[in-house]
Amino acid sequence: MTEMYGVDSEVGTLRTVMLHRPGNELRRLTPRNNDKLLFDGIPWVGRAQDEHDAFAQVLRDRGVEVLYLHELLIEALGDSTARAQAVEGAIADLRLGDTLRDYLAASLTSLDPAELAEALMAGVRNDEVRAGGLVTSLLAHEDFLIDPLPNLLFTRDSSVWIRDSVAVTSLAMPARVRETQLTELIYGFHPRFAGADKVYDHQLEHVEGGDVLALGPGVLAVGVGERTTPAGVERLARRVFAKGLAHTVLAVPIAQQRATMHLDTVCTMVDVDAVLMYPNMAEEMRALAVTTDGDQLHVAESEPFLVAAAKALGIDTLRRIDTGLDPVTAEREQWDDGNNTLALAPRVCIAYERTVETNQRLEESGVEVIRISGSELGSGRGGPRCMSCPILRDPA
Ligand SMILES: NC(=[NH2+])NCCC[C@H](N)C(=O)O
Repeated sequence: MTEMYGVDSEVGTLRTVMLHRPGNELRRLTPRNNDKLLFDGIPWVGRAQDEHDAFAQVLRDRGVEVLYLHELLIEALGDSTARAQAVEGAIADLRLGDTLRDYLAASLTSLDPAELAEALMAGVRNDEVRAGGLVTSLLAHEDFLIDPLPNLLFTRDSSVWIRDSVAVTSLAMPARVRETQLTELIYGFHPRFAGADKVYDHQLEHVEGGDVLALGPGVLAVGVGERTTPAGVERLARRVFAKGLAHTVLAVPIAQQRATMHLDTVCTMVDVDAVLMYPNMAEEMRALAVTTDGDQLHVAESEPFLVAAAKALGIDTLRRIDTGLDPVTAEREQWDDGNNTLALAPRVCIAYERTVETNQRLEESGVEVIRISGSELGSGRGGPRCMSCPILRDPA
């Protein structure tokens, strides 16, 4: 049987990827809620969709199968147990109270899979229901009873494949917590993933996919900071070791800032032995190598990241390519996701066109750069890597 899923590096030829085409959930963003919903601006939705379609087309043109999260979700919701689980998850919020919860349970249960998927993604606003009762009267018109999920766009974060097992992640920010209820439904109920092994779930300690880099077979680097907690990386290490999915997990502390919320905002792989890095942080980046004897976890002394990574991979050095040229350009291009490239194969990657200097540097280092426009997509602070969840890659 040909393989349907499996990812053991960042750079092996990409075969299948899951994307999410931005939809009505983005139309929920206003200047009053965008900060809470983790967007730095109010995107022009139609243009964001055009940009996203162009991104998907680049992938298809290179022979990559593109799966859409919303289509997988609708198909998964064809199962009645999945629908019941979806409704239960959506109305669990303690802000609702019994009257509203009962009302929403009944109305969501009456929806068909496509309508239910839409409610789960775009949310439900107080003025869109006629529930009656105390809570709905006291809430503002524009309050959400079910929050919209504009960050679904960043499919990298809500699940990650580690070899042939899938980790449904556990997102730290309140605005994103419910996303993994949806990926849990997809991997739990979609026939395509029926045989897939699950290595993590959304009720465990926080781990976000943007922090998880498969540096090479058996070696994961996991950013620890705003999103993946120390306890999260420890739990993930235990789980991947128990299943024999990795022999080393490098825990990489990263600065707690908006611009560097995930490890993939400061470093991504572009070849089996080359990494694109944010120079303003590269020198100070260190890693703790975690291994196991089959029973206990062993944690090594902290070392410079590139040294620890090369050791774990069993190679002499990891080549470093820097974002930008001078510190200011680097800072600007890092903010614009210059680091957040998606490798389609060794030395071939997709990047935003606006990160001009970084793209030039990649080309000078022998990496082919396929440029896409992201003026609207970028307002959510995520680039090509964040917007993609690789499901199948060839061994690098
Ligand atoms: N893997 C990533 N770098 N994802 C970027 C996620 C951006 C999103 N707005 C957030 O703040 O969560």
